[in-house]
Amino acid sequence: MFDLTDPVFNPYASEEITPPHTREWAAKRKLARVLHQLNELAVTCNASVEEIEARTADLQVVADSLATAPRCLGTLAFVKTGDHGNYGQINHELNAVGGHSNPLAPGLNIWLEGAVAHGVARCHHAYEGPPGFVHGGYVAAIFDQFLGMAQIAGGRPGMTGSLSVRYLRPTPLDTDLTLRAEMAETVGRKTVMRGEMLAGGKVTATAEGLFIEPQRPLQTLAR
Ligand SMILES: CCCCCCCCCCCCCCCC(=O)SCCNC(=O)CCNC(=O)[C@H](O)C(C)(C)COP(=O)(O)OP(=O)(O)OC[C@H]1O[C@@H](n2cnc3c(N)ncnc32)[C@H](O)[C@@H]1OP(=O)(O)O
Repeated sequence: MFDLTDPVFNPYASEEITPPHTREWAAKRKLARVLHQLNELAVTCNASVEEIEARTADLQVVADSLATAPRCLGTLAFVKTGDHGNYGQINHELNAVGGHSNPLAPGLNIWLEGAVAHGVARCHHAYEGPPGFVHGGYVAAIFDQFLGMAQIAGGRPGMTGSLSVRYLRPTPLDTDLTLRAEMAETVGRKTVMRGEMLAGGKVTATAEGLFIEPQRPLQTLAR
């Protein structure tokens, strides 16, 4: 069972973003921040073609250099080395939606207070769908991750079986989005979570997710 009160195992115990637990993750968070900024600049900058070509060549040198280093393909590969932390810590860094060391992650901070999950997300212009607003697929991805973490408090964490999002009004870019979720129902291996997303105090979307504990418990991933 996950010990949700253990800040070492559970990096989601506090509203504060848990600091990186090693120098490696501190360095990777810095790398991710630069790349996250570059993602935004790639879709917003209006520099000259010459400037863009020159900077792209610079970046290619950096990418080619990093590509020569050893690699771990996926969170479990990092867990297995024994040198990078436990699964909870590594997921906290690498997760596709909320990972602090993942430049693709829009920026989602989650904390759990008992059975209630809280969160703050913020999407820059690389996540644009309708003009000026967040792409609906990213709204769904944020809910998937957010409800998925919230259901851990139920003690039988599962994978998303289904996710339904109701888009009530467009979700703005570059705005703090607050999230809240609670368990609605749990029957055997199935847990239903419900949550909402707000911008400026107004609900922009609600979601319901069904999470199913697989035959082989997810907890075994953490060991
Ligand atoms: C604290 C720090 C620690 C960190 C540590 C974190 C650890 C963990 C956190 C996880 C946080 C995840 C946050 C991201 C969430 C994703 O993004 S997960 C990725 C997206 N989801 C997937 O890829 C899931 C793919 N599907 C599967 O693997 C399997 O179909 C499932 C969902 C595990 C179910 O497989 P199964 O266990 O073999 O299920 P099965 O026995 O056939 O059915 C069980 C029951 O569920 C029903 N069911 C099965 N599938 C479905 C479905 N899709 N829809 C509706 N009902 C279904 C069945 O009808 C059955 O119902 P009953 O007959 O019991 O009434």
